[in-house]
Amino acid sequence: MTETSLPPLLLVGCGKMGGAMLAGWLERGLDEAVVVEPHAAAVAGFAGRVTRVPDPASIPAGFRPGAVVLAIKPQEAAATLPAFARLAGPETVFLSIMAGRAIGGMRAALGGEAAVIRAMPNTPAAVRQGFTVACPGPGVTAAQRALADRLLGAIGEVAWVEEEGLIDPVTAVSGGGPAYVFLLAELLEKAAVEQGLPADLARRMARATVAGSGALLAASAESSAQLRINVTSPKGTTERALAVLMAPEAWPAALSRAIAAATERSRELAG
Ligand SMILES: NC(=O)C1=CN([C@@H]2O[C@H](COP(=O)(O)OP(=O)(O)OC[C@H]3O[C@@H](n4cnc5c(N)ncnc54)[C@H](O)[C@@H]3O)[C@@H](O)[C@H]2O)C=CC1
Ligand SMILES: O=C(O)[C@@H]1CCC=N1
Repeated sequence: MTETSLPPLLLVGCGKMGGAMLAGWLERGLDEAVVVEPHAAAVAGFAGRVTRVPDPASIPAGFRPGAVVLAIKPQEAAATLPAFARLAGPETVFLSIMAGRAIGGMRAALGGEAAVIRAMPNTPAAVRQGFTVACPGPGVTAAQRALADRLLGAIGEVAWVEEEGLIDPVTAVSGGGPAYVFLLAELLEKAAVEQGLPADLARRMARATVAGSGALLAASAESSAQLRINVTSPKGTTERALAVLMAPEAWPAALSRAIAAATERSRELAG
């Protein structure tokens, strides 16, 4: 394995997020993956490129993954994790993307000594434009951390925190963030139709406006506030719209409440 190649992976759960990461890793040249996924349909899009097994007992004997990516629902962790304890060892790091599941509980379920990294990615990983924040658990070696960094870096940007509690607000902001942006596209489309635009034009406009603004944000050195100001002509149309959206009780308060609620839910999921 070279410095930049990806290690053999075991993906546990190939749903929306596990599938998005797998798509990004395959695009980046991952050449060996076993996927534990009870629903064959979830892996249909990756046929011929990965090996699917329905349960941990069916993992090919001798398969030694560099990383085991835990992408099942948090509520399934307690029942599912103990079957993977036999894979724990210096050659293997567990990378959990489950919202709320704490490192201590996962280590206990994996036999007590497993190297566990808790990470929070987001679905733009499917097009290798994700953002993941990761936190290493006790006993994670520099090599295991470097391997996780390489894996996560293959599907977007990566940041590391040493304090596990920070993953809860990260989950609220960047983990769920794409949903808020997609909601904006939905609402923009609906409002366009309300103003008399044809439905297909409204849909194209809303998608292209959100996608184009994201691309400009990514490419620009200017702050997001300055990019907003650049659109807002004095006494013009945008100013009228922003007076509605930026009223203290409107978007500023709603988004603060939304992020606080999601952060709290992430803490609750820790059990
Ligand atoms: N959807 C998202 O945008 C994000 C999700 N996450 C986390 O990723 C995890 C998965 O979320 P989603 O992909 O949205 O859910 P999902 O429901 O789409 O995927 C879960 C998958 O796990 C499979 N599964 C169920 N039991 C299993 C078992 N015992 N062994 C192996 N596979 C099993 C299911 O068939 C399903 O395909 C959750 O813990 C969530 O908190 C994290 C960041 C973002
Ligand atoms: O909604 C959830 O619980 C997961 C975590 C962040 C995005 N999806």
